[in-house]
Amino acid sequence: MPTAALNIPERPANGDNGLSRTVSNSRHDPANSLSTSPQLSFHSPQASYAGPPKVSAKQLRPFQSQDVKILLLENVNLAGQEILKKQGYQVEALKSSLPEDQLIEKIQDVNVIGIRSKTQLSANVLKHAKNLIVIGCFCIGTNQVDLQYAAENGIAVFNSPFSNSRSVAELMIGEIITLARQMADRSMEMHNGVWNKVSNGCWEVRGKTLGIVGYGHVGAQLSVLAEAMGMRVIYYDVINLMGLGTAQQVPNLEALLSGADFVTLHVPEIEETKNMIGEKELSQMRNGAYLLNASRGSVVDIAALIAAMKSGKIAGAALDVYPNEPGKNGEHFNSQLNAWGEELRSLKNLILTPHIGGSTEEAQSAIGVEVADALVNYVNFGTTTGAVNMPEVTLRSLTLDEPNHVRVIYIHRNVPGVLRRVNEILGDHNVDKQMTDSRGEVAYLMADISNVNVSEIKDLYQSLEDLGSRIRTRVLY
Ligand SMILES: NC(=O)C1=CN([C@@H]2O[C@H](COP(=O)(O)OP(=O)(O)OC[C@H]3O[C@@H](n4cnc5c(N)ncnc54)[C@H](O)[C@@H]3O)[C@@H](O)[C@H]2O)C=CC1
Ligand SMILES: O=C(O)CCC(=O)C(=O)O
Repeated sequence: MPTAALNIPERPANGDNGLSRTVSNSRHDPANSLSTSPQLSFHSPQASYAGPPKVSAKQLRPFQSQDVKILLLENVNLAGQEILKKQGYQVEALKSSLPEDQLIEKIQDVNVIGIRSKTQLSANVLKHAKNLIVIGCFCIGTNQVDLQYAAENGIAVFNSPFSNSRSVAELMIGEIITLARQMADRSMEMHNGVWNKVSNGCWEVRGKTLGIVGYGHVGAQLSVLAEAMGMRVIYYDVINLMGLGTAQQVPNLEALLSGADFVTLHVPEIEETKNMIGEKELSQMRNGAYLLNASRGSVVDIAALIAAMKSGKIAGAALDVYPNEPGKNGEHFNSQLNAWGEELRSLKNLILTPHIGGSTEEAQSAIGVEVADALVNYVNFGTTTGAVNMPEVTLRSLTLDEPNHVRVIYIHRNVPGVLRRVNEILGDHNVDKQMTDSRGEVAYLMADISNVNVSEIKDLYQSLEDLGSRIRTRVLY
């Protein structure tokens, strides 16, 4: 498919390639949506966006849908893959992430890429992605993508903001008890044939204080579960948030560290959270306290944690995330990957998990559906609702009764005078509806215009492309 096929209209002159008139129903079956049985597929509660337009909506496509090339990395869930395949897109799904050189090679060809937390979509990678219009992060974190570069180059980014939050919170609960009872060590000893019945340094969690750093989707879920087990909950967050149940916000990190028996980290990876827990912060924690990190590897200075555990200051820790993580299953987690790898592995009462906080059947299928739906909505209709790096813009769907309508999407630099110039171009037609919004340097305009002949579409597209402010133009019909 030529580069511009997602932008330049290529349908036959009679406008009837069969694709633009069919309405695909890619939504999952709502009949199963409330099941909690592990035997049945689980679907998360409705996300805030509406999902693909329903039956009366006209399917907008300026391209043969089988020409849309999608690369999915890191074992994206089958539920998501199916939604994309049902659209007729060409989907290549790989189980692992790719090293940078292979990623650069592959990304040149694709219109859509789906990743999880491992794949790094840096500016250096994205500058090779000449055909890419949208990125789907099939996870919560979007720190692995250069969001600014993507926006400035007209590439929308979507994620799933909360579909795995519960899974992370449940893992934390399991780990809190496991640490308090030194269960991982006892289990390891038994696997090695050693009977070691001890109560020394083993505790109930009832009445202990859990300190949550970052009281967002994960932190708040965890708060409720911890209180149900009789724990007292305090939390620290950069914004003022109402505590659930009887949880109490504390004014600063030090107050949290000195007031908690268990400290658990649920902040995003940003500049301010880099090495947020280092030597100083560990020394502020209670003697014999526990540390859990399922946020990002960069949040904890692991060398400092090793020292604090060796000294006995920290009685146990659980780590799910690391500064450098292997690219695929079966790869080694050793000192070649992270300098302290072997030393870390030798510590007692330390739970090490391979970034599985969100890895449950329920979470992965819900994320698969949610992100795939957002990608379909963006590719076919230009809807940016839920995008993390673009203004959120949507228009009601065109209907089958509106045959000569086209939808114009114009992503442009947010500078004065653009709307006037765009509307001079669109003004030769009837602008039925229009919405525009900006986010920083980038603005997104969507307009539905009527009485457009197929033969005029190319000129319309070209006139918008010729404007100096243009980042990307798409015309859907
Ligand atoms: N281990 C895993 O598999 C998973 C890891 N995660 C990680 O967990 C992180 C948190 O997830 P959510 O709770 O869904 O995010 P969220 O965005 O709902 O909550 C994050 C909270 O951290 C707060 N925060 C930001 N900077 C802070 C700072 N410097 N100090 C204190 N609080 C700060 C925010 O105000 C917000 O309330 C994600 O960004 C992701 O990196 C998320 C899901 C799965
Ligand atoms: O499951 C994954 O690949 C990533 C989970 C995660 O860290 C996230 O959702 O941010």
